[in-house]
Amino acid sequence: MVQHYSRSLRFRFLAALGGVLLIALMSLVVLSRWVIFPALHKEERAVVTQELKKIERALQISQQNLLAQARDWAIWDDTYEFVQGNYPGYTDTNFSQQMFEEMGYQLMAFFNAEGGVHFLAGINPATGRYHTCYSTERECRWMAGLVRTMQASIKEDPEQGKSELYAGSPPLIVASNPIFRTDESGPLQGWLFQVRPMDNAWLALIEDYTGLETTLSVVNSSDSNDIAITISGNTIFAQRYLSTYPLNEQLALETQLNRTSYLASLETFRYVLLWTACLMLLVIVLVLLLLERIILKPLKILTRFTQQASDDLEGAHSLLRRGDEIGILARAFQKQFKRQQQLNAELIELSTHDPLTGLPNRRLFDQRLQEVVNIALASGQPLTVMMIDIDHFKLFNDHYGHPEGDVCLQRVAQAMHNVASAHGFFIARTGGEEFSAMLPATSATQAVEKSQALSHAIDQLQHPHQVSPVASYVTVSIGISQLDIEGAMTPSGLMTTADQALYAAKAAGRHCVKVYTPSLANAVFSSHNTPP
Ligand SMILES: Nc1nc2c(ncn2[C@@H]2O[C@H](COP(=O)(O)OP(=O)(O)OP(=O)(O)O)[C@@H](O)[C@H]2O)c(=O)[nH]1
Repeated sequence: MVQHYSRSLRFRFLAALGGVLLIALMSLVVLSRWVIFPALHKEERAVVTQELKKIERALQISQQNLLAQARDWAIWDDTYEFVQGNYPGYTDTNFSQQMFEEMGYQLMAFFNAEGGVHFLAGINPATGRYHTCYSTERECRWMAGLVRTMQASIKEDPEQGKSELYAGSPPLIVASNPIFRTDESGPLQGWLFQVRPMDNAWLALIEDYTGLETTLSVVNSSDSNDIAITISGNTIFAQRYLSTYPLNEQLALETQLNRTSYLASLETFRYVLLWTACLMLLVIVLVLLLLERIILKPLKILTRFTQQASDDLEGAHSLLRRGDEIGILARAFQKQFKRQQQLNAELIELSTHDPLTGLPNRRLFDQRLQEVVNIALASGQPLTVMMIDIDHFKLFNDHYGHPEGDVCLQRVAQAMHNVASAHGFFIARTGGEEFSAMLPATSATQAVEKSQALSHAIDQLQHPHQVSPVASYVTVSIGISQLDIEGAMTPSGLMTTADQALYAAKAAGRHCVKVYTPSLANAVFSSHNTPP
C-alpha cells in the first residue's frame, strides 16, 4: 500500500513540489541571512555614519567660527596696540562678562611676542564668575593649566592660525591666531587664544542644528580614528574619536539613533517573508487541488475505463468528450479497444468456424458438446448427437473436380444450417464431408425426425451426383446416438456410438438414418431407411 502510494503521481508530484518549496524556503533563508540582513545592517550603518558626520560638520563649523572670531580680534589694530601696552582702555571697552556669555567664550588669552601672558579674561567654569588678570595668579589660577598648554603650542608652532580641541571637563574648542596689524603687516606682537567650552549649552546648539542627541566624553588615547558602532536593543550608538591637543587623550563624539527605520524594514521584510511562504503553500495546495481535479481524477476514470473498457462507466462519456490529452488518450484507447474487440471476434470466428461453409468447426462443436453433456447429465434431460456424411463424396470430387466439391459442401452446409436453425439445434462441420449436430433435450426418436428433415432438405437441393450408386443427386447418411444409453456417458463415447450408427447407415446402403443401439456394436442394425 505504502509502496503503491509512493509510486503514485500524487505522491511524486507532492514530493517534487515539496522539494521545490524546501529549496525556495532555503533560498529565502540564505538570501535573508547572507544578503538582505547584511544589506539592511549596512544601510543602517550608512545612515548612522551619515548622521554622525552631520555632527562632525557642525563641530567643524563651530571651530571655523571661533577661529574666524579669534582672527578678527587678533588682526585688529586696537589689539595690536593693546599687546604693545599702548591701549590701556582696551580691556574695559571690549571685555565684559556679558560679552563672554553672549559669545559663549570661556577664555581669551593674549600673549606677548615672547610668549608671556599679556592679558587673560574668562569665566571660571567651576564658579561661573568672570575674571580678568595679567597672570595666572589668584582668581585666574584656574586658567594656569590651559595657559601652559597654549604656551607649549606657541613654542611648537608659532604660526598658529588654527583651531584645536582640548580635552577637559567640559572639552574645549581653542582657536588661536598671531597678532598682527589689520593689514597683517608685522612685526608679530603676540598671540591670541580664544576658548569656547563644549558644554551642555554648546551640545544643545549642536542638537538644535543637527536634530541629533550628542554627547562628548574624554577617553584614553585610542589608535582608532574609525567610527565605532554598537547596538543595544532598539538603539544604535555611533562614536567618532577626535584627536585633542596635546594628543595624549581623545574625545569621543557620540550620538544615538533609534532603530525604528531598520526595525520597520526588518518587520516589513519578515512580513513579506511570511506572506511569501504562506503564498507558496497556498499555491502548492491549489496546484495539488487542480492536479487532483484536472489530471488525477480523469486519470483514475481513464484507468477504470481501460480496465473495464465500458462506455457505461460513470464519467466515461465526459472523459471521451474532453479536448485535452486525457480525452485524446481515452478516445485512442476506445478506438484501439474496439479494434481489438473486432480482431478478437474475427479470431474467435476463425478459430471456431469453418472458412469454407461458415459452420462451427470441430473445436467449437467439442467445446459445446462437453457443456451440453454436463448439463444433460446434471439435469437428466436427454441429449442426442447426429453424424452426417455425404455419400460417395470421393466419387463426386473425382468426377466434378475439387472446386465443385467445395460448392457442393457449401450448399449442403447451408441447407443443413437452415434446418438446424428452424429446429433449434446446433450443427458443425467436423470433418471433410462430415457434419455433426447436437440436440439438447431431444430423444433419439425425436432426433430421427430432425435427421429426416435434414436428409430431406439435402435431397431437395437435387445437387447432381451422376456417379453416385445411391441416387443421381447428392445424398447423406446419418448416425444418431443418445446420451445415457449404455456406453455413451461421455462426449467421446457419444460421438463414437454416433459414428457406429453412421457406419451402420453406410453399411445399410447409405442415404438413410441409423440410431445407435447396443446391438449395433455387433453389427445388428435397426434401420430407419429414408426413401432413395
Ligand atoms: N472438395 C472437397 N473435398 C473434400 C474436402 N474435404 C474432404 N474431401 C473429400 O471427401 C472425400 C471423402 O472420401 P471418403 O472418406 O472415401 O468417403 P466417400 O467417398 O464419401 O465414401 P462414403 O463416405 O463411404 O460414402 C475425399 O475424396 C476427400 O478428398 C473439401 O474440403 N473439399
